[in-house]
Amino acid sequence: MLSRLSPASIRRLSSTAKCCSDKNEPDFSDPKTLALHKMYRPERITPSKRGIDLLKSPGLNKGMAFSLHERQYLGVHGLLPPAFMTEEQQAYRIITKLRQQPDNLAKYIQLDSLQDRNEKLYYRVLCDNVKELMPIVYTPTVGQACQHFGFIYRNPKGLYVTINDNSISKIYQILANWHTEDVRAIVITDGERILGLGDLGTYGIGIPVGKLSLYVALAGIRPEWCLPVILDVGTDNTELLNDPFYTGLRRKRVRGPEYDTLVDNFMKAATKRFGRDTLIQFEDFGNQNAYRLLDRYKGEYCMFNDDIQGTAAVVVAGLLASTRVTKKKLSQEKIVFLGAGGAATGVAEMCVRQMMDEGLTEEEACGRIYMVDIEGLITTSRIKSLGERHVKFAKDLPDTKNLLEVVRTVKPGALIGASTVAGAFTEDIIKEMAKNNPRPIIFALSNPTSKAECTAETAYRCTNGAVLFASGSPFENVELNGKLFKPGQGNNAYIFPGVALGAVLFAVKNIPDKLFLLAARMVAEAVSEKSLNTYSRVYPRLKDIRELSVKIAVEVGEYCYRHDLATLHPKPEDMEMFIRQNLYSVEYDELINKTYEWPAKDSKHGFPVPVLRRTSMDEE
Ligand SMILES: NC(=O)C1=CN([C@@H]2O[C@H](COP(=O)(O)OP(=O)(O)OC[C@H]3O[C@@H](n4cnc5c(N)ncnc54)[C@H](OP(=O)(O)O)[C@@H]3O)[C@@H](O)[C@H]2O)C=CC1
Ligand SMILES: CC(=O)C(=O)O
Ligand SMILES: [Mg+2]
Repeated sequence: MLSRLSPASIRRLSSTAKCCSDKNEPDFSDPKTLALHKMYRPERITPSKRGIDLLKSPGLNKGMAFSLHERQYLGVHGLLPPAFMTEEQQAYRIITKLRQQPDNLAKYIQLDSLQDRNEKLYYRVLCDNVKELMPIVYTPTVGQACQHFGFIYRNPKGLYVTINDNSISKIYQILANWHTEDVRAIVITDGERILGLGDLGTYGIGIPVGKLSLYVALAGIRPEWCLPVILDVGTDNTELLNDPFYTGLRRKRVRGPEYDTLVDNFMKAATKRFGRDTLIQFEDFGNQNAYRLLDRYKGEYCMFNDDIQGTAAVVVAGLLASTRVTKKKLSQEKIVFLGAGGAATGVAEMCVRQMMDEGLTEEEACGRIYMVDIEGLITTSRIKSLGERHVKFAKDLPDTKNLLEVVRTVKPGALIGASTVAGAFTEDIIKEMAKNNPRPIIFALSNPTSKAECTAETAYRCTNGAVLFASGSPFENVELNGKLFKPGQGNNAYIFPGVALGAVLFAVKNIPDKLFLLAARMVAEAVSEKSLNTYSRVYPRLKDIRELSVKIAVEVGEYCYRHDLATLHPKPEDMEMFIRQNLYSVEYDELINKTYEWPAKDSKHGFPVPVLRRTSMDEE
């Protein structure tokens, strides 16, 4: 266990201990105590920063919410306007200003600079307005922000590791330059497939930043534990190579052994620096690397590929919820996928697992799944050119690139798009789906909105409201024949925050595929009857994700303890309470006058809980 902590963490933990009361002080020579302390240390004790440095520290700054006592004690008195504001007032001021912005990109920029200035307030505003602001910090606006990144870049929010840094020691040094030592979750991309927008090189850094904002807002993971990383191996996007504001290396993408060594070196350096249990989420890697890297690392590291596994889980969740309306099991449906990349293949494979759990053989389950890629339907005549993952889905049918023809021949109950081809689900195709099914299932998963295979409005109109529709990016509600439809957002954001919360809190060794299937079932169960029957929405409300994440994290923890994958010991007696006690709070911390009182080791929940106690210096 001790080896999971970096030398820096151990040093810091020991020094934290010294500045605290020595009453009941834990025995840091015991590795388990040390690990528990890592988990339970108080968020902040009196900060080392003062004055203007404090105001420029986003993790500590409260702006005009600093009390008079804090202002005086921390050397910011006179540096701020003399009035005081509560956090609520500040949040109101921010959201009011945001709503006055002329467009979504302007809102993104305003929120981005708030995050640079005052992290708590940023998350407060985001958590209070999840439905309104998720489309800004996440898809679709984050895609637009990545495309314009050269113009809107202000402050670094993550680390850049380039192909020129290709050794463990150089990468370790870069990681050591990051301002926090206790990193527990990394989201990494190489920028090759940013949403459905293609190769955006280092402009893709917006994606790890956005995903990690959702770690905090949707799962309560502490922001100081989160690190966004971009691997810069060049870009094949000639427009970017000619863009005077491009922020990355001006060279074609490196591929092959040199690329693989960089990723290997990163994995080794990151786990050496931050601990073996550091979670590493792979995001928006290109088709030729996504599965390959997942297969290589999933048994060895605490990692997952969100586009493959997170997407698989959220789509299976939507399909399972839909079965409550169609009254058919998933194993009774035929499913056509447009797109056969990481996302579609991940979903197809998880559908097979679910169908097998429902009693089909693998062959029977694969037989119910039809995949269409850029070359058309995956058929037996193409077997020689297919990757091993696709062979099992090849059908003995005539070759065709015509999706309408595929839908006419197969008569699927579900049509799922992860192709990046906007409008590929034409009105004819949607009507054909409605002809064959009383309640057709149509998921247009491609992001951002401009890449969706069809709009919500087209789907409802062409099926006369019968469709069970979901999309990767949000669509407005649709009113048809006096009925209100609320399309669900079939996005991996229902899955990755909860899985990540469980992985970091229980310090898991690796994340088996089965966990994603369990998460899918939990999301499906969380869809209310009202959602399904009144609004035809096959996902829970976005504002329910935070609660869902806690439940998913409990499941992750229970599974990992059962399979000896959790390294936090002893196992907390009350898993849910343990998780809730470790959630990030969007309320400002008191920055002064806290001393640390060590609790009795045999406290009620089987682990020490820090108690923050006021001192005589407190103002009332
Ligand atoms: N809603 C969500 O939660 C998620 C949505 N997505 C979205 O899904 C999309 C795809 O992602 P991902 O699978 O990772 O990307 P990939 O690049 O791995 O796959 C894209 C797939 O689409 C196929 N394709 C491209 N053009 C056509 C066409 N004209 N006709 C048929 N098929 C075509 C490609 O075919 P070929 O293999 O022959 O090149 C490939 O199989 C993106 O827009 C992404 O944003 C991804 C993850 C999560
Ligand atoms: C949602 C997501 O992960 C994607 O579109 O890539
Ligand atoms: Mg993605």
